[in-house]
Amino acid sequence: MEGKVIWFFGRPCAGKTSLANSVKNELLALGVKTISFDGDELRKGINKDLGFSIADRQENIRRAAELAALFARKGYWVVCSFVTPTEAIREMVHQIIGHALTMVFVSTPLEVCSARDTKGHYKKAQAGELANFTGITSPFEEPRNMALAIDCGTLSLEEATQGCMEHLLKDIRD
Ligand SMILES: Nc1ncnc2c1ncn2[C@@H]1O[C@H](COP(=O)(O)OS(=O)(=O)O)[C@@H](OP(=O)(O)O)[C@H]1O
Ligand SMILES: Nc1ncnc2c1ncn2[C@@H]1O[C@H](COP(=O)(O)OP(=O)(O)O)[C@@H](O)[C@H]1O
Repeated sequence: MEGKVIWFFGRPCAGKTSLANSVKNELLALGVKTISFDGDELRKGINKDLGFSIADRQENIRRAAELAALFARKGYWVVCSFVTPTEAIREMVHQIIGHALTMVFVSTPLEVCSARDTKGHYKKAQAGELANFTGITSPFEEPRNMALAIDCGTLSLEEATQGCMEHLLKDIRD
């Protein structure tokens, strides 16, 4: 049976990794064969030759989407978390993965992400010390026509996970 790809995208510090891990754990608990890929993780190995220009982000996401599609064809549910900053890059993800794809926009606003700043990147970018940082010195395009957007600035991790799971399980029933 063909698997699925659930692709979380949003600004740095939006809560993508936390939500992806939580959804992965729910799926595993339901007995679904699940695997996850995260931007930070892939950039340490398979994508370590890439930086943060738009061209490098596009190549980063192309490789990630091809990997995800491959695993989905082998029956896995693949949970992905990447910034995926532009509509053109998101469209490429659709082209590569096709109907197995569910996109989830983690819509936590810039002010909340910037206040979280877990790695100090926002502070550096705002001080002019970090070029090409998403939302400050590199674009983050708000998506149009999102079926599923989850604000992890106002929802708890448990509420956000619940919202995702309801959507995914409804998808399976329909
Ligand atoms: N310049 C710049 N811009 C954006 N992000 C940066 C940058 N430099 C380092 N980082 C860290 O890299 C993580 C995002 O990597 P991604 O592979 O998800 O990005 S992308 O989809 O290719 O745009 C992102 O991690 P998350 O916070 O988990 O999103 C950042 O911590
Ligand atoms: N729903 C939430 N409510 C409150 N804080 C959250 C929530 N989701 C994530 N966080 C916190 O926000 C920070 C960034 O989360 P993370 O999952 O690393 O985001 P991203 O992968 O988008 O950079 C972490 O400190 C995390 O604990």
